[in-house]
Amino acid sequence: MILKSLSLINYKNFEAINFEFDDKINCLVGNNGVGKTNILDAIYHLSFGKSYFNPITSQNIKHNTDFFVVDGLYQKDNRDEKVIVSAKRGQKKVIKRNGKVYDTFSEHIGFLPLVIISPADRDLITEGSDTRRKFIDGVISQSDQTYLSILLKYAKIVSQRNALLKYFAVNNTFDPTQLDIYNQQLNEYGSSIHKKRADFLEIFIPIFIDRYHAISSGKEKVSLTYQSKLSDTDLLTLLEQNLGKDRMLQYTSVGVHKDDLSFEIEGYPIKKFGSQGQQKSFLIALKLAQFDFIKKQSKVNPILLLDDIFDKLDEKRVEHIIKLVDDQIFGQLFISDTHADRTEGVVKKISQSYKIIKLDPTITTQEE
Ligand SMILES: Nc1ncnc2c1ncn2[C@@H]1O[C@H](COP(=O)(O)OP(=O)(O)OP(=O)(O)O)[C@@H](O)[C@H]1O
Repeated sequence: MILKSLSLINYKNFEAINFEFDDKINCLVGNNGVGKTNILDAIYHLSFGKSYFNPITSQNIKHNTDFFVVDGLYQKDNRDEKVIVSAKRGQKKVIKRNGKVYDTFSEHIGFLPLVIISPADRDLITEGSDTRRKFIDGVISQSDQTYLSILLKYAKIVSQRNALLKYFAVNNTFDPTQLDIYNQQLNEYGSSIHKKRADFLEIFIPIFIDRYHAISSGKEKVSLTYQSKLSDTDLLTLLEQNLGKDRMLQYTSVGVHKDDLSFEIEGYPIKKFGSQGQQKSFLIALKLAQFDFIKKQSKVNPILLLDDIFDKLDEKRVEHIIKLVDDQIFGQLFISDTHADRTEGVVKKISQSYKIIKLDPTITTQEE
């Protein structure tokens, strides 16, 4: 699968701009703030219908304008596929494929497989469990069409159950039969989500460990484990056990919406005990394992976006990654860096074609 061209209208700092891409390696180079990451994010938008960096749609529209359009032309299975994401202030975002509007975004997820490696990934280590749940959910939904809709149904029941708990508390009343309907539904969807996450991690963890050792020079032992109360007890029992607590808190305190992943090095949390380099290797290994997994499941070579590539990797590791393109492990690659020479120095060493796209503030406001 290849992104052949991209055009942006009023997307972040770009007013109107077109890009033609190389089938293999595309290097976006230019000074800080010129819009390199915004271009990668536009490509991310085409795959996921949202920004990787800023979930608030209106903030992705260029200041003082009313709408944005991100338009990509792909070649997939020898067919041209035109995907357009557009948003107008105050209205719902629209995704179209070959002129047809999708009824739901989840139908589109997985159609254009993509993996992004960015400095923002550090949130996976530093932030709360929701960031790590989003990561695994994102990977699974790219290869399992039903997963996202089950997750959405589960989330809806949790919020309905929370509203009921609040109602009971405010009105000083209680009706276990009403709660029981929600418990049954949560149990059904929650068990399915738990199983899909556990099955996914069983395949994913060994790939991750292999990737970590391939990119890090150290021999340290790293681990990634799934933490879910549902691994030991079914959700119905857990909901019953936590009923008193939930009534007091007025929300559902147990379920797959509380699952987490623990990241450890030599048995200790990497957040506290991993060096900067070990943390970066850990994150890259996670993303490369994501790439391997999606490629295997979808049988399509995902697009790989490497944002600010030298932030995470020294030149030797960048070479290691770029070489994977040479070995046909990767398909199309988009790299952003501030230094044209440094990037070109690495990519010209391999036998694949590449394109250096130089950005400067003047081309953000004109047709190329
Ligand atoms: N909604 C918006 N409207 C206009 N400009 C925006 C909007 N959102 C972001 N920008 C601008 O986009 C620019 C940042 O672009 P981006 O993050 O892509 O830069 P970059 O080239 O990747 O920089 P760096 O090398 O520092 O990572 C900033 O100048 C910012 O003000």
